[in-house]
Order: sequence, then C-alpha cells, then structure tokens
Amino acid sequence: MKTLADLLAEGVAGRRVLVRADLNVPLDGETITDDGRVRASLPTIQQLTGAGARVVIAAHLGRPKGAPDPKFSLKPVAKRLGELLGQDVKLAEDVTGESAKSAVESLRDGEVALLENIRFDARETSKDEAERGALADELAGLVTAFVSDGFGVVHRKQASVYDVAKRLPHYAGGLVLAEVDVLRKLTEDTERPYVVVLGGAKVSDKLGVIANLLTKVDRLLIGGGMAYTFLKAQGHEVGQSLLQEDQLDQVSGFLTEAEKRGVELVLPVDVLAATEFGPDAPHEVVPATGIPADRQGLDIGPETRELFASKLADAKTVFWNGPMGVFEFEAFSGGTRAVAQALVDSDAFSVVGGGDSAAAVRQLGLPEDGFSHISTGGGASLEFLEGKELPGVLVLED
Ligand SMILES: Nc1ncnc2c1ncn2[C@@H]1O[C@H](COP(=O)(O)OP(=O)(O)O)[C@@H](O)[C@H]1O
Ligand SMILES: O=C(OP(=O)(O)O)[C@H](O)COP(=O)(O)O
Repeated sequence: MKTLADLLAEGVAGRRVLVRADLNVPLDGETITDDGRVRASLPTIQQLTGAGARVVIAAHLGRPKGAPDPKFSLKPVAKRLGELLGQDVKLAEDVTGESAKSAVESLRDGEVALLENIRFDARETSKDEAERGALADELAGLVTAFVSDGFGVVHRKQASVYDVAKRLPHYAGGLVLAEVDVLRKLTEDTERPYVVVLGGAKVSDKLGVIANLLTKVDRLLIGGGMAYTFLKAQGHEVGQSLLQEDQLDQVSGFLTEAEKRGVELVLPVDVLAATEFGPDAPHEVVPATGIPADRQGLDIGPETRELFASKLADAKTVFWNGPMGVFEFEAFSGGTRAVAQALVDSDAFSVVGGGDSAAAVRQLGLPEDGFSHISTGGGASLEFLEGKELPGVLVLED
C-alpha cells in the first residue's frame, strides 16, 4: 500500500491532491460542539500544504438525502479548519460543479479548498457502481492524486472513499494508517477478558457487527439506543424508545448464540424513562423490563451504571462505541459518564471509537489520556474488529 510518505517523496509541489477526510462533526445549529475530527485531519493536510500541494478536500456531514440542504453545509467546518490551519479554506458551493472547479483552479501552492458536503450528490452513496463511478470520474478530473485519510468512513463503499481510489494514484493518509495500527493491537494477542461496549443511535448499522463480535469477545455490554431492540426481543415493553423492529429476529438469534458460546451479554437492568425527547424532559428510573408505553429510555439507570462498571473492572481489553444515553442533554449524560469513568479507572487496553463517543469523553471532561486510544471512527472500528475487510482500505492495496 502506498502512503502519504510515498506521495511526498514523489514531490507534490504545484500538484492538485484530493484528500478524503472525515469532518463529520457534531453541530448545535452552526456551532461545532466538538472539533476532534477536524483536528485529527490536520497533520495530513499540513504535510501536503507544507510541501506545496494544492489540497482539495472531500468530506461529508451527517446524512442529507442526496441533495443540497443548508442544515448539512460544511460552512462551519471550513471556518474551523481555516482557523486551525491558520489560513483561509475556500468552501466550494457545490461538489463537482462550476463553484468546485473554479475553487480548485484558483488554488495556489500550499492552499486548501473544501468541496461542499459530498453527500449533497446522491451518487456518493449510490448502490449502483456506475452512478458512483460517474461522480468519482468528476472528482478525479479535479486532481492528480488521492489521499485517503477519512478513517471514520473507510467502511463505506462510497464514491469519494472507494471508487475515486480506482481512478487516481492513491495513498493512505497518516490518520488511516495510525488508526489501523492501533486497532490491529486489539485483534492480535488480545488480553482477556475482552469486553466490547456498544451503544449509540446507529442501531441498524451496528447490530450487523454483533454476530462476528460474539466469536471474539468474552463480554458484550449493550446500552444506549442499541439496548431496546434487545429488551424487546426478550419480550419486554420498550415504549417509545429507539427500536429496530425489523431486526428483532436477528437480535433474538444473538441472545441464543451468546448463551451457546458462553459470551456474557449484559443488558441494562434499569433506564431513565422520559416523557419526550428533550433536555428538560420529565423522567424517572424504571426497571428495564417495564418501560411505560408512553415513555422512552434516554439513558441507562444507576443500577446499570454500577453493573457495567463492575463488568469493566477486571477487563484487560476494552473497545467502546456509542454513548449510553443522550449525553448531549445533561440530565441523560450520567450513564455515558459512568462507563467513561470506569474505563479511565481500569488498567485495560482501552479504545473509544466514534464521532459522538469521542466527543462525549471530551465534553464530559474526562481525561483523554485515561484511554489508550480515542479513535475517530465508530462503525469503521467495529467493522475492523469484527474482521471485515474495509472497502476504503482494501482499495488502497490495489
Ligand atoms: N437511548 C437513546 N435514545 C436515543 N438516542 C440515543 C440514546 N442513547 C444514545 N443516543 C444517541 O446516540 C448518538 C450517537 O450514536 P452513534 O452515532 O451510533 O455513536 P458514535 O458517533 O460514537 O459512533 C448520540 O447523539 C446520542 O444522543
Ligand atoms: O460518524 C461517522 O461514523 P460513526 O458514528 O460510526 O463514528 C462517520 O462520519 C461515518 O458516517 P456514516 O455512518 O453516516 O457513514
């Protein structure tokens, strides 16, 4: 696999280079609430600009529906990136249209342009290879080399991650290399007990990794929005909580499989059940086996926090993805704080992954050096750990 170092050795002065970065940051309106992913993208960009490259960045924000939507504009990201780089970052108003072309053409050596949210173009996430290919052709037409540095998105077979690499000389960026390096440590000579903690809201995506994880871990702790599909599969009422109704059968299968394999699958025993989704929603602690029909679980309860902490106390290796509750609201941040604190207190090799999980650790004021590694990718890390080939990494090996 060629790397950024190889590209720099070839010489990039005056060359237009496309960098796929993961700049998918949490926003409150137009305010970035955690700029960790922007910061993590800096070294690769700076090495390129420092060597005189004309850097064109492709990135996504959230999940717009394949058309421009001001709510998902990268404008705040361009501003923050510019502040951190100490130089202006020109934001194109489109992905590969007239604005993008003129932004790229006007770049001078060492300058940076950011294309507007790549997911404003429906072809980016299309299942149809020809459609993705057409967008990748347009991206490739803007530059002469491609650096893949968006680790958080390498599990996606998308035009700016996968297809574009097939059309240009391609190089792995420093962030992708560093992340894969650390995660490999989790899979090789794993010290046991090996515990994986799963939560968050991307339930459908992340349920998919469990079948393979069950063959690797000793314990699986499930909280956050993930937990309710498990509780429902056990026959409990989950009220208005996040639920993946169409995956109930699959989840029942995980429960049986875990038992068969002797994997301890630990679910919440109590939750904070709220009357609505909001920072000031009235709520109370209820048993996880009896969430009232008109309530939704927005955090794990105090007994569960203790239970999870006890299951982490003797762990030697831990991977955690997905907040235990809606940590963005103070009232529902206690579960996430408790799990984070348990990791800080343990001497396990501990990795936290995911945009929101990493943001939670920082926002809740936990020491970053209390973890062995804070990864920028949640889904990407999980797919790596389950042993799946990541399309965005595999394509760099060709
Ligand atoms: N019980 C819950 N109900 C609804 N949303 C939840 C719940 N628990 C956690 N979340 C939300 O999950 C989101 C993060 O999920 P996800 O994107 O899967 O994590 P990451 O970005 O770390 O991979 C957060 O915005 C958080 O508010
Ligand atoms: O936030 C991300 O992933 P994560 O929440 O699993 O860490 C990445 O930017 C990928 O986004 P996606 O899950 O919408 O493809």
